[in-house]
Amino acid sequence: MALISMDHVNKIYPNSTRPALADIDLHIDRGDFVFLVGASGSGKTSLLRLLLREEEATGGDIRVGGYDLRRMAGKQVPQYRRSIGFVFQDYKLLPNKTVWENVAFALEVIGTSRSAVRSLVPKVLKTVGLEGKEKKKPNELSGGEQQRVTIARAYVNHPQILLADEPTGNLDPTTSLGIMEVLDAINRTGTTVVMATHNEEIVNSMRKRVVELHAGHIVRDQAAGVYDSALYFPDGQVAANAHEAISGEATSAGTSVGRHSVSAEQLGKLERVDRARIVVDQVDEALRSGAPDEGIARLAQSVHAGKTGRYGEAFAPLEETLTWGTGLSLEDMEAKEADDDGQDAAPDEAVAAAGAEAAVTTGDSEGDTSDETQIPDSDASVTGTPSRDEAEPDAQSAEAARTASIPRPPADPTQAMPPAPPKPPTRPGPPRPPASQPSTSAQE
Ligand SMILES: Nc1ncnc2c1ncn2[C@@H]1O[C@H](COP(=O)(O)OP(=O)(O)OP(=O)(O)O)[C@@H](O)[C@H]1O
Repeated sequence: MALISMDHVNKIYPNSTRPALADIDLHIDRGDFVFLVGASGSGKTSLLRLLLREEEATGGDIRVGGYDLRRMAGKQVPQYRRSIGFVFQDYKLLPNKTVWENVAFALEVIGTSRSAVRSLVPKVLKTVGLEGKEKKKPNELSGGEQQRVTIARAYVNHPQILLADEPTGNLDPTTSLGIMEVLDAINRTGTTVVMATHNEEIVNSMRKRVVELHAGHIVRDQAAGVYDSALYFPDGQVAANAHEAISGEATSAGTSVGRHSVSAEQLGKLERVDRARIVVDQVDEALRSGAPDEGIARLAQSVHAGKTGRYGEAFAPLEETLTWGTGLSLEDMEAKEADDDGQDAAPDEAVAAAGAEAAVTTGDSEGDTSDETQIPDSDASVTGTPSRDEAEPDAQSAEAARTASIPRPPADPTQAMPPAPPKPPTRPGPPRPPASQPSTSAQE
């Protein structure tokens, strides 16, 4: 049975004649990742608010997990909502609490012991890349960092379902990539994710299920879908893209989280806090293990089209894309290579002039430039996209240290993404899927 079932659901707001949602039939299985797309006012937020039981349907049935939302007593609602993680734009962080306190609060309201809070909060903050920011208040954080706190807060309890309304709204593409990495990793632990978005690049890269709303109706429900609807936005290119996406190799949404997978039965027997701890570890591992995830790799490639990774020549193994977005533009790389060549040339001249001592210098210089942790900040800060190095020196150095500690696999040409083509001036089609990689359905 589907985890989320909506049958013939209508929603008409008071003082409104036109339904915001009309005859919605939607069934979402455990572990699914669903994008809700559609023009402004099409009903995406309304649908999410019905699922959160923030609004009540005017007609139809909504069942989420074991709950029948239409028959739920008011006093049950808070408990129900605690089983759902949500990242909504108007659910702001508590402004007078620090990052740590905001996340801890989500645990405290469900009665988690102080010692469990003390052990869980740093883990979840590390997972979302916020180490070193624990004592900051929300107004001292960038938009992307605030969004990461919101996500940390939303999943620290291991919700079965995570609802996200435009979680990348107002964020630059590279920061959005970081947010998507976390949401995707959460999904790979078995959490069902339903995300409303206007972000075409994310939807086209991730190739998850796409449900499109139009004037309150579901007009498309597409597995491994794309952003555009050929039906409602007829355009030859869009139709071709959709056709390519549908006929292309659809990939499974989930991959197992590997070594630390825990069966649903095992999870069920554990205390809530222990479950949360395991899931936080799973998300952490999913983010750091480099387990192949084509959607995120494609998104990283798309976001960095025309750029090379911070640590490598082109986006290839997944762990090298986990940079919270910083990339070097091709121009920067060329300039850097020219610089390196210049450094190479100078000692050559010196060799001619002064003998073998300079040859040693040449070798050292090359060694330095190939060391991923040695790229000076100034290189990354001239990327042409908003640099996180300027805004988040702490996070960047933590990231560099973390990445440096990840053992890097030997170069494997079968896993490498091809170098990103330059972005076409017109609307890009969905990138072709890379060679299929092993994946299994997420289990909970
Ligand atoms: N609280 C409300 N009271 C009355 N009408 C509302 C309310 N909330 C939403 N609506 C209306 O319901 C329709 C759907 O709105 P909704 O916010 O769900 O759309 P959306 O697809 O999420 O839009 P956007 O992409 O701009 O966020 C719109 O016509 C909107 O004006």
